[in-house]
Amino acid sequence: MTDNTPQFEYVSAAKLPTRFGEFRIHGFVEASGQEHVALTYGDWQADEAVPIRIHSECLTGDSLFSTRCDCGFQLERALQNIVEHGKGVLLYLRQEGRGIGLLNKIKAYQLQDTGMDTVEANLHLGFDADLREYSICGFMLDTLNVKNVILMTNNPRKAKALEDLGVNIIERKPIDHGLTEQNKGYLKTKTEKLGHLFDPHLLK
Ligand SMILES: Nc1nc2c(ncn2[C@@H]2O[C@H](COP(=O)(O)OP(=O)(O)OP(=O)(O)O)[C@@H](O)[C@H]2O)c(=O)[nH]1
Ligand SMILES: [Zn+2]
Repeated sequence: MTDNTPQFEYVSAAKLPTRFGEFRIHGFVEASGQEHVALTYGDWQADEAVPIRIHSECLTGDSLFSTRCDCGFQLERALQNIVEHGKGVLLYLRQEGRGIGLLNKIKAYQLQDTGMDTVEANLHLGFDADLREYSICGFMLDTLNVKNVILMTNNPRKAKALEDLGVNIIERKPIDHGLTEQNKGYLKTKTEKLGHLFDPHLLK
């Protein structure tokens, strides 16, 4: 017997007024039950290059104002950029802690408090450095009629994952916003060990 459950499903959309402007929020779900959202702003033609941000959930940075990482700053800047550009998409993926989950991220933070870096902490807990998976992005962008993108990221793995899904990256825009004294070491590790393209001058 074959399983006919769709891998991904588009559920519903609604208005989402924000501090930056009025977006629409679109709900998606994976067959596993994992939920994700997309925020869209403005309109576009199917062949147009649309600015997008793919953002992995970071409860501490995105919602609790943490300065241990740059997530909250990047999220805010991405939404501002989209509004300034007049159109764009945020894919907000619920893969907290680079895919290890919130409570494991707190364990990883505890290990970082004792001297490990962000990669060493993941490995110490028995996880790969980055467990994220982007396959739903192809479905989300297809649903939202986006084929060509201007991708806001410093992470080449995200760009590669999108290309593998058949999305055309017309341009990559760095989003090196949110450097703090507390996250400098974390960003340096991401640059040295995870291949992030963060401007090295900023990390001196
Ligand atoms: N395991 C782990 N995850 C972390 C840590 N600090 C932040 N994160 C997670 O790292 C992820 C960062 O996601 P993004 O901002 O989308 O992506 P990125 O890989 O930094 O790439 P950019 O697009 O350049 O921002 C989020 O899921 C955070 O929860 C940490 O110390 N350990
Ligand atoms: Zn974060």
